[in-house]
Amino acid sequence: MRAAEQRCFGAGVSQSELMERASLAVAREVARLGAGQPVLVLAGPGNNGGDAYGVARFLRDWGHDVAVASIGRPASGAAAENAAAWHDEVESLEQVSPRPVLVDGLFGTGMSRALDAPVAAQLARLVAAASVSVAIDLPSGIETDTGLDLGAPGGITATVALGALKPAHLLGAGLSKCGHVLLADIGVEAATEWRSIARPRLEAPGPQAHKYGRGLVVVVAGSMAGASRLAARAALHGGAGYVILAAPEPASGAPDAIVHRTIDGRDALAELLADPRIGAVVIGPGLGRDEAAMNRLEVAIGCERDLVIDGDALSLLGKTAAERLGTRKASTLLTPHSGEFARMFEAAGSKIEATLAAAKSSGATVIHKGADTVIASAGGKVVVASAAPSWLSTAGTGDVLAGLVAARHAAGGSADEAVWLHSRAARRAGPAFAADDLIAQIPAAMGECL
Ligand SMILES: NC(=O)C1=CN([C@@H]2O[C@H](COP(=O)(O)OP(=O)(O)OC[C@H]3O[C@@H](n4cnc5c(N)ncnc54)[C@H](O)[C@@H]3O)[C@@H](O)[C@H]2O)[C@@H](O)CC1
Ligand SMILES: Nc1ncnc2c1ncn2[C@@H]1O[C@H](COP(=O)(O)OP(=O)(O)O)[C@@H](O)[C@H]1O
Ligand SMILES: [K+]
Repeated sequence: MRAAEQRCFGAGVSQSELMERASLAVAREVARLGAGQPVLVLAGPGNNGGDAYGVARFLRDWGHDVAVASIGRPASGAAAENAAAWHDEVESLEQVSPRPVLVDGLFGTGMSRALDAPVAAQLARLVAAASVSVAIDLPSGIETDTGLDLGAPGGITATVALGALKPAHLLGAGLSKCGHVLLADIGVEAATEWRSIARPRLEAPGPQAHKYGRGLVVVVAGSMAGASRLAARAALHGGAGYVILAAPEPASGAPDAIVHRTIDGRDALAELLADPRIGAVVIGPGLGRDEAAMNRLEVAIGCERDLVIDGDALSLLGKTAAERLGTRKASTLLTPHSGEFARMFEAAGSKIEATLAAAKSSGATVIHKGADTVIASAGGKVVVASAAPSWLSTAGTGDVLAGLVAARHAAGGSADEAVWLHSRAARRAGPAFAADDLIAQIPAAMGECL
């Protein structure tokens, strides 16, 4: 955003013009959401405060009842001009009384340390007492690049992101503390390869489609049969044309469409995985962590097929992941939750930066799961899938994702598609679903993308 802002200045737009656009965009939303009730605008010492004085001015000019309270007055630049242009009273933050509509313009992207405790407490009180609260750019107390909570209040109704979403609108505590995120176009073009997820477009199979062309997925099972069955069933309902469940012991189980193969030993698995028709192999769900599991993982890593690595297989790889996967010629997709991620990679910086670094070091596409799932490719592409239903926090939903990732990949699609479908299926499944119910919703979620 800072670079984009500089380009904007370079093109002849002044700082005060940009701030005026920001103030106007926020004031419009406050007028809309506040519906004529008395407004309290909180203004901080930087440009976020500068925006806030502008918001107060617009609202007052439009006839609203507006009070302003501040901590520290902006010292220079457009923010100071906006503060000077507010001729009415400015109360102190400590002493101001709550009003039904609150505008938080204390701190935005300049948050560099935790809010002082009395400031955080008073802000929380004012937000709690208001019926509508709108944050300018970010709630005060959320770190822009990480979404880390530096003392932000809960219960903000809406956040007006200025110019572009920042990572904190999608990651970490920012996810719940921003409330509804509204994006305001202020004429700043932020050039970035980072995207938030969108509904994918899928194609129904064409008239020439056949089962192998639709995608052949092999799921390598281990000691916990249920997990690999979930992955296999998810692959089938995620659009794969053919699904083989390769298990160490003779197995069966619904649906009958899954082809069961008994694989006992390295050679048998290597032979199965030599089939060039295979579009993706899944290993990890229910694999176990014993010697037999390690043997299977080694065969899978050594094969020339595209590979989805999940669960136990990620833990078996641990810190050797980057080194062992870096030499693979076929594609690798990793689906760690944050615990598995920490076992494999350094978790430095924001979730986006850490995931991107992991993808670059391993050459894999890394799908770093959670309420804020980050998908990064070795080539530098980042997609953030935010606000998945929290009912997903139940055993087996990760196995379902692994199967879905394999199915979409084998069909020539992307990991983004799989993550979107997973989240959408969860939304359709409603509250307190089991992983099995999630699978049942995948076809309908796909139907929304046709
Ligand atoms: N990037 C853009 O394109 C635009 C940005 N604008 C606004 O500018 C904001 C960023 O402004 P600034 O960079 O001035 O930053 P802020 O206004 O967020 O913060 C200002 C100051 O607060 C201090 N500070 C940080 N954490 C603190 C803490 N915990 N306690 C006390 N003081 C603390 C900092 O040292 C900094 O000087 C954006 O969020 C947005 O609201 C808009 O005015 C217009 C366009
Ligand atoms: N609180 C949450 N909110 C949204 N999604 C979640 C939450 N907790 C977990 N998930 C999602 O649920 C899935 C859980 O995967 P994982 O932890 O591997 O489970 P398992 O190994 O039991 O299958 C992931 O897709 C993850 O993103
Ligand atoms: K703010």
